[in-house]
Amino acid sequence: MLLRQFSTCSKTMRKVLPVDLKSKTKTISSQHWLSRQLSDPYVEKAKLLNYRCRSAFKLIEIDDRFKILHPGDIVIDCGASPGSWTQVAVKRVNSDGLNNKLPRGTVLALDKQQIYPIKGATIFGNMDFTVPESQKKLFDYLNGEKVHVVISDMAPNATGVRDLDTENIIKLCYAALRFALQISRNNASLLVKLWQCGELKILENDMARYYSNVKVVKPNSSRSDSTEIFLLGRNFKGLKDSLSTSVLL
Ligand SMILES: C[S@@+](CC[C@H](N)C(=O)[O-])C[C@H]1O[C@@H](n2cnc3c(N)ncnc32)[C@H](O)[C@@H]1O
Repeated sequence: MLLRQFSTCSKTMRKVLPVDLKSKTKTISSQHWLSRQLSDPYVEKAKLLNYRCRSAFKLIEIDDRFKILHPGDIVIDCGASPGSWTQVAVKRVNSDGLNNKLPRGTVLALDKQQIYPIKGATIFGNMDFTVPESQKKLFDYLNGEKVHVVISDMAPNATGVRDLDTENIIKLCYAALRFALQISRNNASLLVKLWQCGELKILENDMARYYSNVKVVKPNSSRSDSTEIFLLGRNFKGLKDSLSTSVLL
């Protein structure tokens, strides 16, 4: 019980705890993290398959089910560090490794943190996606070419204040949506990560104005005790065929 209480203790709650309790909290939550890592089959599988983290399996599951990544596609991965989604995207848009005869895809990976190089991907590290100049760099790189898929696993640093954290992740989702509307070709897909919250339905409705098919997805590899959820929009209608674009753009 004690373990449970401390392991769920947020950073904010820790701030008000006395010093000896703070270090106890830290120790217990590190122990909890460690035992969860050790018993997590996806952590082991990620190591075996050389993925940088277990998140890879979330994209793998979503793509196995909805087929959003195809050989030859141009993909933008927002919030890509350490890079497991980028690894998956590179494999899938180049089919088998990088050596076969199917068309070669393009994967642009960006993050406000550093991203260690990934063969087959173009890296934009230390780049805050919400800054207009960052997005301009991606537009410039593509030189007018429109993309097939935008994926965003971006998540803000948790403050421990639930409403603030929600507001921050929703802002990132809308930044990804606005960007996707401008850079996507017709029939493109957009995948964004957020947390279960009141704004989920609003975002889903906003996406449905631009994508013919919008689904809420919770892959099995997303921890069941996490409120993390994904919204997948498929079949981008193009801006001309969408309703009231001015609200978002
Ligand atoms: C859950 S991690 C992504 C994991 C990644 N999909 C993978 O599979 O390796 C979330 C990432 O979002 C990034 N992020 C958060 N806000 C961002 C922003 N404004 N611009 C760029 N990246 C951001 C964080 O730096 C962090 O690396």
